[in-house]
Parts: sequence; structure tokens; C-alpha cells
Amino acid sequence: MAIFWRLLGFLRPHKVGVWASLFFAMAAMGFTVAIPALTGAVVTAIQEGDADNVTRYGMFILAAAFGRWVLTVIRRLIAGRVSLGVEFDLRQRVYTHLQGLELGFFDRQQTGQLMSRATVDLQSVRFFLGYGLIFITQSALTIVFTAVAMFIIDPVLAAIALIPVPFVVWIAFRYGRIARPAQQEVQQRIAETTAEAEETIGGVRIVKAFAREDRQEARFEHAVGRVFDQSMYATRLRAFYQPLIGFLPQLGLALLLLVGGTQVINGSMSLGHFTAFYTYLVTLLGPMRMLGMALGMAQRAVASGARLFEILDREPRITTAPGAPPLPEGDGRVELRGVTLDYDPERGTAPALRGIDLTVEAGTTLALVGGTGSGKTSLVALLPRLYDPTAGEVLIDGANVRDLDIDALRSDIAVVDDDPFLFSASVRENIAYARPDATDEQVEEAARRAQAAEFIDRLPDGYETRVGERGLTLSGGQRQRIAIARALLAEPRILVLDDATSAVDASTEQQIKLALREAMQGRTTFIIAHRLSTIALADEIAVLEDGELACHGTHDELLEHNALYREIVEKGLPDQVFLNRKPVEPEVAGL
Ligand SMILES: Nc1ncnc2c1ncn2[C@@H]1O[C@H](COP(=O)(O)OP(=O)(O)OP(=O)(O)O)[C@@H](O)[C@H]1O
Repeated sequence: MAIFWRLLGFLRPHKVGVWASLFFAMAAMGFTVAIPALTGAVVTAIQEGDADNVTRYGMFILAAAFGRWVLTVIRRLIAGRVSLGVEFDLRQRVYTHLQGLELGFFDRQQTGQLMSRATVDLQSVRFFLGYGLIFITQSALTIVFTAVAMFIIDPVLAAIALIPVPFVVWIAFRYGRIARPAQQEVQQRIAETTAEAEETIGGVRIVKAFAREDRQEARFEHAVGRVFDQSMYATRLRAFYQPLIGFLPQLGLALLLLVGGTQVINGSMSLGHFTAFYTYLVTLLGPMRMLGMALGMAQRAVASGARLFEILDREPRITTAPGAPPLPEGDGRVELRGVTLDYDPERGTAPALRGIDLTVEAGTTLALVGGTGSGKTSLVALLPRLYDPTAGEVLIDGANVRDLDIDALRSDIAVVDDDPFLFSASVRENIAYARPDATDEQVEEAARRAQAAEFIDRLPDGYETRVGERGLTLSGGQRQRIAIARALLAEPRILVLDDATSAVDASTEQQIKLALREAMQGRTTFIIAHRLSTIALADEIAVLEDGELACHGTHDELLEHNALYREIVEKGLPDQVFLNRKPVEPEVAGL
């Protein structure tokens, strides 16, 4: 019930529309109730041979029918606007709310599930709020008013003819109750199927590379099968209940024909009244069924509302206090104090980072080295607060990142991912993503510095070439250089680079390294290094092992004092750079 009231809250901005459509619905209902009485009057006039009255009442019926038609059109237009308005508001709210949630929330969600909530559930809520509520009010009132009119004509006959009504409504209620969880489960399973399809399409490269289409097909078939079974169950419920709801009112009609017909024969009731009565009961058939349907709609809306509120009630866990300041003046000195990060403490998994104490001086470059899963990505994710540490604190230029305005903080940190994401937009828009107001010259300058200008010029439409999911597919190395240009244009105080370019050819690697070197200049840089030649670009090195900081220092210090680092260097590529480094010269760094 609480959910129901909360759903009604969505109508608040559309109050005028709701009342207007209710008003038009009531007015149309007035005509609906008048028509049977007028029909009865026509029959009486026929019986009396009064042609004038037949014409007059006939015209009234025509006018009433016309009035109802016009009012219904207006009501539907207004209700449609309300319904779509609710959908519009809800979509915005859900989307804005999702955007505000921290990355950790998305780690645990299937995209398909979220999509389904944002479409299927939203639809059922808006149908109910836009139409369902009015249908319920209109049907219930039509039943009440018609019943009153019938009681005025003949109370006994009214009582007999209306016997099935409470049963119909009760069965409709019951149907709504059983149908609700069944329908909810159908929605849940559709969501699972969407998620399955989404995963297959998203992972199409892997599916094809391993020729596992059959496995994906089998999984999808299983998911579709589950939707089928559950939909069949819901269909069986419908098949049983809906005809029953249609059948019961016929009993009322039969009773009326039997009792009323006898009354007309023995003269205790006029044929006109009988006809009016009969027409009233026929008029009721629609509203009774409609009430059942609308109640079902209400049930579904409540189920969907519950799922939507699950998202809307999920508070963002990484927030910023109102009026929080931006980063203080400084050149990007970073300090991690006793930092521990546990992604999922409830599950009891080992923390990704444990008790890290690390200081990176302003303007220097730190290479993060460590085996897979050692926590390199996790460590840099703490800087722009993609995640907050479970314990300890992260300070930038002396300020705890938790106390800063999150947008301002993030605009001072640029990230170049190991698998850079490009939006379905032009190359120019992608580079200017963080600074949409950048001039063409600035964009091109960033591209030049990122060693991307040359290949961009060779693209079919240069900077206007569409890339990303719906555009031209660029190679990994090209995407990375566009991402570096994007980061350069943002002029960040701190730069985070994930250098996973091991798959590119030698000349691309050179270019990327030049680009990285350019990007690092004058700013604090964290570089996740996968190769020794990248480590060579750094001033200091931090080695991570199972989430702990195994050692930290310059190349020479580590080489001298740390066995693990020595091992890394020995087992790594025998890169001459390392041994001769001091200071790093472009030639020896492999540039
Ligand atoms: N979003 C996440 N949710 C839960 N656990 C995570 C998440 N991201 C990483 N982990 C876990 O945290 C640990 C550290 O992962 P992280 O990605 O930081 O390592 P990494 O050193 O960057 O590895 P790689 O070199 O393979 O990218 C791993 O055990 C990983 O499974």
C-alpha cells in the first residue's frame, strides 16, 4: 500500500491534467447513465404510439452519444498527456539517479536488468497512473450510478439483477492478486533474458573467438524457455479467470430477463422500464470488466513500482557535502595513508588493497608494478573517488579527497584506461569530452601532442569521423592515443595511465610512448606499467603484491635493496633501458 501512495506522488506535477481527465470522465459517465433511461423512454413512446416523443428521445440519445464521444476524445488526450508526462519524469528521475550512483553499484548489476526496469517497469507504472486510475474511478462510479438508477426504477429487480456484481469485482480482485506475482515473475524472467542477450552481444568477440555460439544459444534458449513457462502459467490464469469475469454478468442478464419479463407480462412493469433496466445492465458489462482489468493494472504497477523504488531508494554511497571546496592550490602531491580497500566486505573476500602508505611528490611519475590482481587498478581508482577506501585516507595536496567537491576533484584528474572507451561521436567530440568548449585548435594541438594527429588526418572525415560503437572501429593503439589527447586537453593536475599496449607493433609503441611522455610533463602521473620500458618513464616505482605495497623507491634503490624487484627486472624483458637508466634519456627509454 505504501508503494501505491508513493506511486500516486508521481502525479503531483500533473494534478491539473488528472483532475481535468477525471472531470471529463465523469461528464461522459453522465451521458452513459442517461442513455439507458432515454432508451426506456423511447420504448414507452413506441408503445404509446407517440411519434413525437420517439423522435425527441431518439435525438437526445444521439446527442448523449455524441457528447460522450467528444468528452471521451478529450479525456483520452489529456490522460495520454498525463501518462506520457509521468513516463517522461520517471525516466529522467531513474536515469539521473543511476548516474549519481557510485561505480560499485554497477559492478553488481546486470545491464539488461537495469534496462528492463527503465523500460518495462516504467511502462506499467505510467499506464496505471495515466489510465488505470481513471478507469478504476470511472468504472466504480459507473457501477454505483447505474445501480442507483436501477434501484430508483425497481429496487427488488435491481437487487436481483445486480447479484453478480460483487462476485465479478471479488473475482477480479482475486485474479489481480494471483496474477500479480505471476506477472512480476514474467517481467523478472524477461529481464534475465535481456541480460543474457546483452552479455552475448557485448561479449561477441569472445563468443566468436572461441566458437561458443552453441553455448550462448543454449543459455539463451534456457532463458527464453523460462519466460515461456512462466508466461504460460500467467496465460492459464488469464484463460480461467477472464471468461469467468465475462460469464457472471450474463447470469444477471438471464435473471433480469426471467423476473423482469414475467413482471412485464403480468403488467407490474412497463416495457419501457424493463428496456431501461436491461440497457443499464448491458451498460454495466464494460465497467465491470474494466474494473477487473484496471485492478490488474494496479497490481502490476505496484510490482513495477517496487522494483523502481529499489533503484530510486538506493542512496549513492560516494557523495560530496554541499558546498565542499575544490582541490586546494598545489601541484598534485598525493598521499595514501593506511589505505585498505575491500570491494565486498559482506562476501568476506580478501581486500584488494591493504594498509597502503605511499607518497608521490608533485610533478613526479610513479610506476605501479605488480602481478595481475595485485591491486594496481584499484589503487588509482581511489584518486578520483571511483571507490572510497574502506579504511585510511587519500590526500591530494594535503586535502582528504572525501572532503572535496567530487566534480571539481574529478576534473583535476584524467584517466587513460587500458581499454579506452570512445563514445559514438566524432573524433573531435571524443577528444573534447572533458572540455566541450575547447576550440578546434586546442583539440588539434592535443591530438598532435598525443601523436594522434597523423592518423586522424588519414581518417575518411578527419576529426569529424564518427567512431565508437556506431562508427568506425579504431585499433587499440589509435584509441589509446585519442584517449591520451582527451586527457591532455583536460589539463589535469594528476594523470592516471594504464599502459596496456603490449599488443601494438613497434612503431605504434614508440608513438604511444612519446605521447605518454608528453602527457606526463609537469604533472603528477600514476602509470600502471606492464613492461619494463614503461617503468623507465617513471621517477619512482611502487611494487604491489596481493594488495600490499611490497616496496617503493627509485629504480636503483629497489634494484639494490629489493629482491622482488630484482626478480621482476630479471624475469621481465631484458630491457637495457633499466640498467642504463640514470637519468632516463629518450633514446635509452626506447623512444
Ligand atoms: N569492481 C570490483 N569489485 C570487486 N572486486 C574487484 C573489483 N575490481 C577489482 N576487484 C578485485 O580486486 C583485486 C585487485 O584487482 P585490480 O584490478 O586492482 O588488480 P590489477 O593489479 O589492476 O590487475 P590487472 O593487472 O590484472 O589489471 C582483484 O582480486 C580483483 O578481483
